[in-house]
Amino acid sequence: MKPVRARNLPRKTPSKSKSGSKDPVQVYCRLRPMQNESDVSCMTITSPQSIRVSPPDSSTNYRAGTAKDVVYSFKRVFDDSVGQQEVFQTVGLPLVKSLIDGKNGLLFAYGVTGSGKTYTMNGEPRDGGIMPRTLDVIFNTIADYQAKRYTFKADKMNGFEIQSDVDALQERQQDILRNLESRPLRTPRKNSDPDPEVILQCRLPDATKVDSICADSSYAVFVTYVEIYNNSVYDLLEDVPDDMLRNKPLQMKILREDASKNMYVHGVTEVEVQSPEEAFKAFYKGQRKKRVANTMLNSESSRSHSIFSIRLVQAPLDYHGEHVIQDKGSMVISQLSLVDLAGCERTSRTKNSGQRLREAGNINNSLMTLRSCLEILRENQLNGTKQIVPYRDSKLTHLFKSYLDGEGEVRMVVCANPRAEDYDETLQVMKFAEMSQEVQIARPIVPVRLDYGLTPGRRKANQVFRTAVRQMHEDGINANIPVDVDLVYSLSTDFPSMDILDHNGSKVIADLKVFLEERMKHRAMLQRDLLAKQEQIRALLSEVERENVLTKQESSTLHAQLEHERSRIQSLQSKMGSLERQNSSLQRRYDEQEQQINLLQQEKADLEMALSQSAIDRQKVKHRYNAKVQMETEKISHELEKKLERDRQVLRSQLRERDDKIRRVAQALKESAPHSSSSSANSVTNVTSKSDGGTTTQSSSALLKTPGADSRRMGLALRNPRHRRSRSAEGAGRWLDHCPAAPVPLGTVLQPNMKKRKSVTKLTDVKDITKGTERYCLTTQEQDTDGELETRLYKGDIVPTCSGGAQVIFSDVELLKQSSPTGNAAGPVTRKRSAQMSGVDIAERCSTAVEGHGNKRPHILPKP
Ligand SMILES: Nc1ncnc2c1ncn2[C@@H]1O[C@H](COP(=O)(O)OP(=O)(O)OP(=O)(O)O)[C@@H](O)[C@H]1O
Repeated sequence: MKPVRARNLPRKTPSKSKSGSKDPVQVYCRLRPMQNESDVSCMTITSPQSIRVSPPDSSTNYRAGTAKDVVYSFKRVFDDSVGQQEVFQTVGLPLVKSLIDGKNGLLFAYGVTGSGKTYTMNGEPRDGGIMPRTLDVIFNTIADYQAKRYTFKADKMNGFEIQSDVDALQERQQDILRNLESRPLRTPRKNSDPDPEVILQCRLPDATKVDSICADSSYAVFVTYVEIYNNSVYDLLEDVPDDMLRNKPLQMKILREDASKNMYVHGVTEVEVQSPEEAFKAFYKGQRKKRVANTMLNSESSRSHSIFSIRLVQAPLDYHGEHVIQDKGSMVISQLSLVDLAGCERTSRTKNSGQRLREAGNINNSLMTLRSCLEILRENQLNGTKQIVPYRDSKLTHLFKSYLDGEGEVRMVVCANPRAEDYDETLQVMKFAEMSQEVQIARPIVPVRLDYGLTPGRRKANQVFRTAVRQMHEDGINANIPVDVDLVYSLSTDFPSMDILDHNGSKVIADLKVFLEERMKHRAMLQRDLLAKQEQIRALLSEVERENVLTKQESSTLHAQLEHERSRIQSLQSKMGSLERQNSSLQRRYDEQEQQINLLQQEKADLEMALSQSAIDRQKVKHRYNAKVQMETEKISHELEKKLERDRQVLRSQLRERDDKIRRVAQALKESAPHSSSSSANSVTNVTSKSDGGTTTQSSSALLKTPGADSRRMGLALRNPRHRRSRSAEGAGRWLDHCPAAPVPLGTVLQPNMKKRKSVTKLTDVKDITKGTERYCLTTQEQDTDGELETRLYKGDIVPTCSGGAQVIFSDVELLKQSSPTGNAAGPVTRKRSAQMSGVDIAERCSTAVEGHGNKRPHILPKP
């Protein structure tokens, strides 16, 4: 598809200022720092605008005797301490502002070789000069308003065309394909050349931004980089294969004049850049081809004039605020050329020869031409003469003819090395620079932007609208909303072509008439629409006003409610305060009580511990006591048994003696008195018969009488009423008789005497011992070592305890026991009285009783 060519429109094309207002070339002077401490300076800054140059002894003037101090004045003089940022803000930034406003500008650095021109223009990676900062500011400013790549396309005639979106897209795709298919042609890098990637990584961008941007236009930036070497123009951005560049130098370019009488390099490569980095890459690509040489005065001396041009193309957006209006006439193109001139040098100092000498000659020639052009221009302007300005004598002046002779803002930075050795050249430079300030250049034309009757701010409105539609899409709302902005944003379509083709222009007039009638109708329609919209807005406003009144009423009601609520909150807060105080005092009391409880609990725990300790002690004492009692009991019983055994022995021997005596007495009686023997025999017989009959007779009762004088005399104790009851069981109080379930009947005279008693076989109920009983008797029956039945009565006092129980303190052990008068030899236990037992045996056996009395020591009662 062919690019859209703009039709001729009834518009003001940029032309020379009618008023003829001009501005002088603005010249700034910058001193570079001295290299060596031993260097002598020949320059002194006398004010921010003036500098004094004093001739050193070595200078030609001094030798010629014409030496005198000369003071030069400039727009501003920068001393060697002024940094790149300040130089840019003063010199470069106004040119960038003009560029964005659509005005042309030219800045060139001029000075002796090694005076800091390249440093001022390009700077260093971390401290950029005017050129990188210019690019930074441009892109900072147009960042949000950049046109898509290939929207504008250079037409090779120093102009631009606007491509349709489709064409631009197609070119972008082709571009991508080209990049994929072939490796970009790389220009070989010299060892001394810095790596652009490294420089880009370490560079510090300038953050300055210009405000005067038109938000409803799209912008595109194009750069060209050319050098003028030996009075020939070369395109430094031309794509040349590596090997070709080594064998064959760059092609020379010719200068041409476009339709607007602007000079341009024909066929120059103009690169569209969309970021400062892209622009730097292009610059460094060209920089590698730039002719630089090591000379006596500068290790990297520029052997050519280099011109880095930035063209800014801007065009308004359509009524939707989205696409560039496809009208070439609406474009505004502005250009800023940054020129790093080669340094002027005296061959006597540089000691150049051969190629370097030829280069130097060409450099000096072109600079001389620049000087003479400006001088003649100045003279023409001052004296009104019309001398021909020799622009064509040098490519440099020829290229800038459109600035010097046309319009634009021209500025110059004169770089100077203040050391005495440079004095002679510096003086020439200063003279020229000061003279240049008197050259007047036509003020740059303010570009006329076509009035399409479009609403300002439409790009923003469109962006907001699109964002809203996108958001609605995301929210699932059908966002097919037509954008009816025609009536709002546009008066009508473009004007018809006004090229007058016939002699009276009737066709044009007729077309224009139709167009204007249409436009008037359109305007009338717009006015009607406007009125309708005004009505709508009025109605809307009255509605809003009504709502406003209602809202105010509501607001006052809410205010009253709010006040009421506030007072309620205050009273509640005061109540809450008093409650909190009460609460805190209660809390204090509670804490105190809790402390007391803790103390009491502690005391209780101590007491309980003491109690349990004493219980343990009591238990121990009891155990010890019981063990001692047991031991004593065993000891005593052992002793008693031993004694009993001895007594038995004694008794047996006594019995034997007595039996012998009786036998002898009986024998004697038998022999001496048969009556007495028969009565005596009767008496024995009676006893026997009585025993057999089980009844007690009168005669036998005599034998069983209470021991009296007879029985004592005879040593018999058959029945002693004093021994019928155990005296130890006597006493006041009620007894608790704890006896076995089925006791063996004692059948003895020795029975415990318990008048009041309560008998139990098992102690299961504690009340048995705690209620109504004062004394306790435990009866046990077991066999002794001889197999005899042995009845033991353990007696004690019941003592109530503090815990509501009772304890028994044993105080008496009574042992009731029968033993056979014949001893163990008589056979197994025989508790039955033998019928054949004689009265003497009975008396002997019953005379022995064992009793246990107080002090827990049982003892044997002596035979009465
Ligand atoms: N203001 C400055 N501050 C620090 N260094 C500077 C300054 N001006 C120049 N220099 C240094 O001086 C040296 C020469 O500067 P530069 O190459 O810019 O000179 P030039 O005028 O471009 O020379 P030529 O005409 O030979 O190309 C460089 O190393 C540069 O870094």
